[in-house]
Amino acid sequence: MTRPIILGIVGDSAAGKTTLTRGIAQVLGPENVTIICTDDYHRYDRKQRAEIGITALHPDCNYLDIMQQHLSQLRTGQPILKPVYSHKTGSFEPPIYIKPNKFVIVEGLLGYSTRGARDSYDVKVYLAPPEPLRAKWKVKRDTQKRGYSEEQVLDELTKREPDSEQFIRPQRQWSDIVVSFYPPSDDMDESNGHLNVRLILRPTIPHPDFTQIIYSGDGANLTSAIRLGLDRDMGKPVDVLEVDGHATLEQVNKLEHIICSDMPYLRNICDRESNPELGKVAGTTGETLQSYPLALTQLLITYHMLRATQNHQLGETQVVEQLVKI
Ligand SMILES: Nc1ncnc2c1ncn2[C@@H]1O[C@H](COP(=O)(O)OP(=O)(O)OP(=O)(O)O)[C@@H](O)[C@H]1O
Ligand SMILES: O=C(CO)[C@H](O)[C@H](O)COP(=O)(O)O
Repeated sequence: MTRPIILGIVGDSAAGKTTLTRGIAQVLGPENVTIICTDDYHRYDRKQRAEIGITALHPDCNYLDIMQQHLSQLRTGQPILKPVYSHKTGSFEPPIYIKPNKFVIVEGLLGYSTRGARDSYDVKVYLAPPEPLRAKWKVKRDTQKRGYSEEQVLDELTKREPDSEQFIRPQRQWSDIVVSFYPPSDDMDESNGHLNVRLILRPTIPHPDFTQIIYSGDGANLTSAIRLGLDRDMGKPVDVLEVDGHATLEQVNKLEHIICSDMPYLRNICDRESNPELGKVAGTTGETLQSYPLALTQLLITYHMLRATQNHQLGETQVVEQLVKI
């Protein structure tokens, strides 16, 4: 029996989880995707958190056991009755019935904090923008969308820092891909369309073979707008792929070709003329974001979702073949 393929997107508040989730859902086809935001599993509403003096980042502030139960149910294709937390009002609303589609994207603060939850994902992504950029994004989003003043957001960020350090950032170690959008060093005051991306690729899942870009004759790898290298992340060896916001269409096309060539469904998506939406996505404050680094990130993650689908289907076929033999 087929089951949904589950993608995790974890990171601190305003790290860009919802924005990336929307972009990937667009590529996979919104009708094929169920999106779960784990903020809905908060144990206390905004007023209660303030009274108790606990932040939303603390595991005790969330029903992680129920979140984990729901993840297991979704993984086997079963429906869930999901709680609903409204960021508009800071309180809970009636739960909703959710039946998973072909793909499920689970995005939130503490998605990898328990072993059981981690075991539920097929692909795990962690978002890690530089802290000053995240703070800037959080101030803008929370003042425009969640009814906070700038002062309140900055105060909240300070209060949350110990929990960010203790509970959120360590989850990076469990991810297959760490995504960091960052402003070019000579332009800290970034303009949204021109952020670079640094993709840390762990060998926990097989990535497309990007080594060909080093030998593609684009000039020295270090000075190119697209760079591939080896590094360590949290003590473990990783590949690092960096794409600058000012990379040309020709340079980006080469990378996209590597990602798309062995995935038939992706080939149609990679064709920019028939898919002008690639790399374009609505941020949570209503602005339209479009960038090649974002497009590549969306494509790479989609590639892994489709690969996981293929692997799962192959596994199912093998099980059926074994049963037929018996
Ligand atoms: N790749 C990006 N490029 C430019 N701006 C971005 C990007 N990702 C996010 N942002 C900006 O950051 C804001 C916050 O992002 P988003 O709402 O996606 O974060 P989040 O991780 O889902 O936050 P939370 O967990 O608090 O709900 C967006 O409204 C957008 O303005
Ligand atoms: O860290 C967050 C993730 O979105 C939020 O601040 C948390 O979910 C609480 O929401 P709100 O601030 O709207 O009460």
